[in-house]
Amino acid sequence: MKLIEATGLMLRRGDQDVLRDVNLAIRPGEIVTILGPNGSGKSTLVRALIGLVAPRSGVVTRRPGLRIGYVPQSLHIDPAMPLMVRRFLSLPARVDDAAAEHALGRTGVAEFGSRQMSNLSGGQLQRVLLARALIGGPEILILDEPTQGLDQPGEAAFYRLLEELRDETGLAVLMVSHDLHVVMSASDRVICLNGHICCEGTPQVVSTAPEYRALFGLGTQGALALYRHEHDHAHDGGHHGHVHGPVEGTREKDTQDA
Ligand SMILES: Nc1ncnc2c1ncn2[C@@H]1O[C@H](COP(=O)(O)OP(=O)(O)OP(=O)(O)O)[C@@H](O)[C@H]1O
Repeated sequence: MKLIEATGLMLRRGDQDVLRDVNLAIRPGEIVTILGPNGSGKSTLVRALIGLVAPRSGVVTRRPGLRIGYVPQSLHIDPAMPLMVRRFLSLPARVDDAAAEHALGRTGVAEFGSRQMSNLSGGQLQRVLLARALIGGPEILILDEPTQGLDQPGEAAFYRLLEELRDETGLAVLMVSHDLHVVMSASDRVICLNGHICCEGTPQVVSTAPEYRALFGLGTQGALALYRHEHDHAHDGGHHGHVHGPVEGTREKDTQDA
């Protein structure tokens, strides 16, 4: 049984093809991570799966009535606008106290209800956003770079929490990340995206795949590989042994060694 499935997804933003021929499916209880360099289309793919952007062609199928909990990449809260955590949980739909307390407790921020959103640290904010996404009992959690800005222990703790939630409730988790180390260990399946799916499989399989190494290679070559993605594999379109330039609009960034 598939919760969400994308078939032959093509998507344009502005004047560029951001996603080409993307096929994927998410099943109950899976933890799936989409990895890829800046501008590779990760957020766009997630937004298409949720239905926030329409594909140019291809189909996204969500199981009818599917309950999705979405944690966005970032949330800017104007410090001039006071907003308590408890009130934030009731936006846009009112949430009763028991559900709010349960969700905050489950994500380790039980005592944060009366704190101001704009005063939270990055890790605390992520836990509050996760609490909000858990309200309503989602069957799938979709998180766009949920641990951006967290240190590695904070990141590892966040992924452990996601695993616990999956084990307790059987929900599926689909997340986007740049981080290679923690994500690889916390995922059942990893999808490497660079406009198209370059490779996918268990972390063990993907970490040894030439396509993964080309994207996130070893040592200083890794940084370069993010911008010169050498293909030695075939896709359905039959491309062989050619070199992709960076996805248009890609920004330079520091990258970690794989
Ligand atoms: N609303 C938009 N209008 C035009 N182009 C867009 C829009 N949103 C995204 N893009 C472009 O689509 C490409 C993919 O962007 P996307 O945000 O999906 O990448 P990403 O892999 O999530 O990147 P990052 O790791 O930097 O968050 C980029 O080149 C970006 O400039």
